Amino acid sequence: MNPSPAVTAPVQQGGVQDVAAAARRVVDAIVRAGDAIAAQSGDLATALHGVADRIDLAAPPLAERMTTMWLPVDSRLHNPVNGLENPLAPPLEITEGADGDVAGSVTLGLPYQGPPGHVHGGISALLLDHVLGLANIRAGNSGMTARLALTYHRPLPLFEELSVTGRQASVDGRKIHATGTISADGHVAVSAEGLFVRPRAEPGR
Ligand SMILES: CCCCC/C=C\C/C=C\C/C=C\C/C=C\CCCC(=O)SCCNC(=O)CCNC(=O)[C@H](O)C(C)(C)COP(=O)(O)OP(=O)(O)OC[C@H]1O[C@@H](n2cnc3c(N)ncnc32)[C@H](O)[C@@H]1OP(=O)(O)O
Repeated sequence: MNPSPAVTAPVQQGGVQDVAAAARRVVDAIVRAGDAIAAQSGDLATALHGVADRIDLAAPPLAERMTTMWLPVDSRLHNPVNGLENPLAPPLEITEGADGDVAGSVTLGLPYQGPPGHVHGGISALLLDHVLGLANIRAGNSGMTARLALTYHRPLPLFEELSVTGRQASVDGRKIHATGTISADGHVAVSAEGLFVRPRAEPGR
């Protein structure tokens, strides 16, 4: 039987997800404004440090957080790709296909820019690594990324909805192969082939 663990977390309003969304908005606004905020930079930096100080005061010790964030295993909330509680996550919106495949949708703005008007290649790698990893989790056989080969077929545009797909291709003992794509406007812009290896011992143990 396919265990197909859920790889998405519920959207919550009024909680940490709202704070993360506001932080993403700040990052986007800073990159968009550029030099236009130079004259207010002192005030703005002080205000933002004030917010960070307030959050830091509430935070538990790092070691405690490092433990509790994995109990129960719920990286669905804090991972840097679709984790709604992580401001670094774009966030990618994941859909779990009935066949075990994973699809994602995201529109990226200026903070993710590489070539003018287009997505930084490392961000494509981030999205694909994650979605291939999720497809493996869904398929019930997952591992650490050992090799990720990307082919950049065409530049990936900012400000347009992107579709990310991932599927497990084959399993050979501890070695797991998965493939995926990122498309814009129905055209594949980036494709990936990944080798994932189930470690002999769980990482961190
Ligand atoms: C459990 C349910 C949880 C449910 C959770 C639900 C939702 C979760 C939601 C979100 C989850 C969030 C994240 C998950 C999604 C994505 C995760 C992203 C993945 C990563 O971001 S992960 C970080 C980057 N990743 C690393 O940090 C790996 C560093 N690395 C190592 O830790 C080791 O390197 C390792 C373990 C890879 C292998 O170590 P090892 O000792 O086990 O392997 P060993 O040497 O025994 O090799 C065995 C066979 O693999 C072949 N092989 C090995 N490596 C190869 C290579 N590079 N190229 C070609 N072949 C290779 C050998 O050639 C041999 O092949 P053969 O058997 O044929 O000889």
